[in-house]
Amino acid sequence: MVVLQNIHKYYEVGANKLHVLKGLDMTIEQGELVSIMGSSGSGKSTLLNILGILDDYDSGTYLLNNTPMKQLSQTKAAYYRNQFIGFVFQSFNLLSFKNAMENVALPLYYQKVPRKQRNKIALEYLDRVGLKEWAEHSPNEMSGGQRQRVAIARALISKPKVILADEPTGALDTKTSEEVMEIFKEVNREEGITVIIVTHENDVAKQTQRIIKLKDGNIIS
Ligand SMILES: Nc1ncnc2c1ncn2[C@@H]1O[C@H](COP(=O)(O)OP(=O)(O)OP(=O)(O)O)[C@@H](O)[C@H]1O
Repeated sequence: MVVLQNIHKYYEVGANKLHVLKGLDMTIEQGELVSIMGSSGSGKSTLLNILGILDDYDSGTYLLNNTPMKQLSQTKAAYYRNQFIGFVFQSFNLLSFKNAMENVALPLYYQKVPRKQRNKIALEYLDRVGLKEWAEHSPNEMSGGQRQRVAIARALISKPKVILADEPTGALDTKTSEEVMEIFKEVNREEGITVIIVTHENDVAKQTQRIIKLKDGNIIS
């Protein structure tokens, strides 16, 4: 599903080039639940941005579902993102002026699905994460764990093959983190969605099938 071969990534910093990913190799099969760990600055966000086709890389190969993701036009990149990837962020990234159902329905709004139909589907996904009764509530009225579940429902509504989660439990207490991890495990187990979680929390990583450890732009284990 996700294959990285000899990936190099540099950032231009003034007149200098910062070598951030140094020949990274990684394969993640469809249906895996993995975590990516590493100290601050080891390149986790850089890697996640490449995996999410939000940023390009300088050399190497990234195959997503057997298709190379190098030098795509904006349109093509958006197409592959919508087709394959769901994003979940530490800060939830929900719109406070829209209720939970409308937040979940947002990807379908961009796909021009009519309002009635997209709201009906959004309710099904809210139900999937145990929040059907909260459909009419603003994210402002919800707990951190509930907000993250809304964000997961929003990621699921486009039927992604892969979910990329950047510190999804970073803003949550232990108990709420566990609830959120349960949802990830469930969608992974029941729907075969590949889940890739960047985390610095051992308790979170331990619940995944495989921990990928990054150090100085390379995988060390
Ligand atoms: N847009 C950028 N321009 C220049 N340098 C960058 C840019 N983004 C990241 N870097 C540098 O690249 C290196 C890797 O950063 P990255 O954010 O990928 O690490 P990280 O493992 O996600 O760290 P953290 O856990 O702190 O988020 C760091 O030295 C960082 O300063």
